[in-house]
This record gives sequence, structure tokens and C-alpha cells, in this order.
Amino acid sequence: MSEHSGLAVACRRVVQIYRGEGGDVVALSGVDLTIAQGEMVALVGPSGSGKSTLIALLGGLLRPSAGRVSVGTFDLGRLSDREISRLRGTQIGIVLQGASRNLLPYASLYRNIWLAQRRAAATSGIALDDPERVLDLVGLPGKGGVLLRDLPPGARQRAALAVGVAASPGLLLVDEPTSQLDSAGRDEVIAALETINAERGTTVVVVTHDTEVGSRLGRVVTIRDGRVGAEGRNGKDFAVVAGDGTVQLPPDVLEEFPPGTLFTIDHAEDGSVTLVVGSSGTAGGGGA
Ligand SMILES: Nc1ncnc2c1ncn2[C@@H]1O[C@H](COP(=O)(O)OP(=O)(O)OP(=O)(O)O)[C@@H](O)[C@H]1O
Repeated sequence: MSEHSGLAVACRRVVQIYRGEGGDVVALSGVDLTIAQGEMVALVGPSGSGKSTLIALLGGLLRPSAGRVSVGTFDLGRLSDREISRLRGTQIGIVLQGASRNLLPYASLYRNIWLAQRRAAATSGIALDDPERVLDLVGLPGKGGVLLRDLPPGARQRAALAVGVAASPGLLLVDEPTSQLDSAGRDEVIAALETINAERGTTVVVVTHDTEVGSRLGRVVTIRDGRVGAEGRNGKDFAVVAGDGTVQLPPDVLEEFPPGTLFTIDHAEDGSVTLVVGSSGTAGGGGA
């Protein structure tokens, strides 16, 4: 294994229900998702669709009500709280929404990185990167002595990424890293994520409302009503077959096919399958 390597992620029929006095909220209702080692993925979707819940499950901050979440060879649902917390300090880096939630504002950047590394070294004993190399990854070379509160917002967000990768995790989870930034700050954050991924092979999963982040990361997974709604890869749209056999279409395509729409299934000799709108023998539309 190389010095750094990414971790694969798999969700199988993942359900998350928040139980509360006012009633239960089904935040995720059967997510099937596979992310390869070293892939970069943007999770997008309307507010309340379940993106943050999914990232919390991938980071072991929540345990699924049903289904299976695995990161590398670890089945997160089977680990003890202690094992999850060790994994989070070493193999999984999480950068929560709002950079300051991840950092000590009155400490220097070095100290913030050092604290994350000390925790990791205490639990895993692994050799850790020189903090200066970590700062290089996020485009903040030579800034180790600066207090967090003195950094401008874009640099603070990149500082949060530096702390997130201080222990060289194989999976980096980031929630809305660009929401408070101007376009220059956003570009620097995206560049930092790309560098982390390119230099360390880290798998990167980002929750975002920012379409630019989605297109730069290459793979865009839309979460809709608590499920994987559709996917885009390098500008191409894909329909997705869910674990229960239903096919999820992108919303703009779905609008053209009201509930009850029939498709004729045509099997060609070369083995390809075409869905044609309308039942055979009736007036119908074109190919789907
Ligand atoms: N701790 C909680 N207790 C109860 N319900 C919750 C809790 N956290 C989230 N929810 C509900 O679960 C659903 C999914 O929320 P989640 O925050 O995962 O969505 P999201 O796609 O990240 O939204 P946003 O883009 O607004 O951050 C919503 O209906 C939300 O109100």
C-alpha cells in the first residue's frame, strides 16, 4: 500500500429515521451508492433531501436505522463507539459546515493541525505528515504561525480542510465548503480539494449547493426525497437503478413522464435494451 491511499465507500439500502417527540422524520429512505477509492463526488439536491444526514452516516456521526454503510473494509454499523471515534480521527476526516466549527479560533494554524495529529498519533501510532506539507496541500504555505481568527474566510475554510486531512485520512467528507465565499475563495477551496485528491489519492465527498463545485468534481450524485435521485458524470446525465429495482431519473427528464407512463422494452440482437415511450400498438412518443 502507498503512503496514502483512498478508501472506497458503499451504502446499501440505507435508511435514517430521526425519532422525536413531534413524530419521526424519515431523512433517508433507501440509499444505494458506491464510491470508488480515490473518487471525488459532489452530493447535491434540494434543502432537506438528506445530504447532510448521508455525510454524517459516512463519518460515523450517526448510525443507520437500517441498511449498511461501509468505508474501506469497515462496516460502520458493526463498530463500537470507540472504534468509530478512532476511525474518524485517522481514516475519515470530516469538515463540518462553517469552518469555525472545526477549528480553535484563538490558536495558530500549526496548533490546530498539531492537535488533530496528536489525537491520531495517540490512537493509531501512524507516522504523520509534516504540518508544512499539509499547509502546502491547501495552498497556505508558510501560514502556520497565523491565528485562525486572523485569516480571511476563504483561507479559514482551507485551514479547516488542512485540519481535516492532518492525519492523512483515506476519506475526506466536507459539508458546504464554499457557501460563504466569493468566487475567488470558492476556486481556491476547489483547488485545495483537487490537490488533496491528486497528491494523496484521498476519496473526497462534498455536500454542496454550488453547481460549479459539482462540475469541477466530475461526479454529481443528486439526493432527492432521501434517495439517490440521479447522477451526472463529466456533464452526462444517468438514470440510476435503486436497490429495490426502481429506476431514478433526473428531475427534468421525469417531468416529461407522468406517473403511469408506459415504456415498451425492446431487446436488440446486440444485447442492448431500449425503452420506448408508449405500449406497443398504441400511439406513443419516441425513444427514452
Ligand atoms: N437532528 C434531526 N432531528 C430531526 N430531523 C432532522 C434532524 N436533522 C435533519 N432532520 C430532517 O431530516 C431531513 C433531511 O435533513 P438534512 O439536513 O440531511 O438535509 P440536507 O439535504 O442536508 O438539507 P440542507 O441542504 O438544507 O442542509 C429534513 O427533513 C430535516 O428536517
